[in-house]
Amino acid sequence: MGYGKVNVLKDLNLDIKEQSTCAIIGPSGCGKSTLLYGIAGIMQPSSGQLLIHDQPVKENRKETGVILQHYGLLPWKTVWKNAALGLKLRGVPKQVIEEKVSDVLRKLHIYELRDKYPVQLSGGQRQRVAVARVLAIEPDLLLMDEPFSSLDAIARESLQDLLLNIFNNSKLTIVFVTHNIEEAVFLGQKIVIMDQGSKNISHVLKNDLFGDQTLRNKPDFYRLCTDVRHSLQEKTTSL
Ligand SMILES: Nc1ncnc2c1ncn2[C@@H]1O[C@H](COP(=O)(O)OP(=O)(O)OP(=O)(O)O)[C@@H](O)[C@H]1O
Repeated sequence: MGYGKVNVLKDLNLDIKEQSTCAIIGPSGCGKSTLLYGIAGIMQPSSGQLLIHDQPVKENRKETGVILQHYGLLPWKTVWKNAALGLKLRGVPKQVIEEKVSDVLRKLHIYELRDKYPVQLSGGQRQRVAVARVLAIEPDLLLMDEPFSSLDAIARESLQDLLLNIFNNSKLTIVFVTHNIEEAVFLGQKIVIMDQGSKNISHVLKNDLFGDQTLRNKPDFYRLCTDVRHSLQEKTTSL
């Protein structure tokens, strides 16, 4: 998969289990977003196949929810209207939209912000609106490209907690790209480490610690972070 004649990913083989989470981490420019675009159906592989439920991925798969790097909120629409957008585009009846949007805004603790515009919100609140918009469509697959990268450490951890909570309470598969090792270890049941040189995956770690809301307070968490760091450094220093 790549751009024009330039291949960014080559001979890549990855299996993601339904109702699991998968973190994709690697150096800048190694092709993490490209892989996510492929899973979203935004880009097509030049050879090989990308399958969801054994079907080739299509761009308009309506059960896939995508949050790209800059949230994609419409500045001229309120929180409510932004959150309702995905449902509206799918032609969902007004009454159902009312119910689903209220429900998801409450779940994400932003119901009281429903009449505000994106410019009036903090980064963390904006990100919650982006998450609300995607969750409102009840996706079976949630794809996120560096979802919390612009947030400070506290807001980031609070959204990570929220996402873990959402995952634990819904039948959802989550695949996300991150630069942050702690985020990959806290939220990734599978941690995929990509490498620029080979245009491929260098390591896949199974995260047995996944799912524990108190994980950040435990030494094992930092041990796994160190393992991920070593795997990343191994490739960088061998270049
Ligand atoms: N539209 C494009 N046209 C041509 N090349 C592109 C395009 N988008 C990305 N690339 C190239 O493809 C490679 C992979 O890009 P990609 O955005 O997937 O990397 P990434 O790992 O997500 O990077 P980052 O961590 O910096 O976001 C890079 O070398 C990049 O320059």
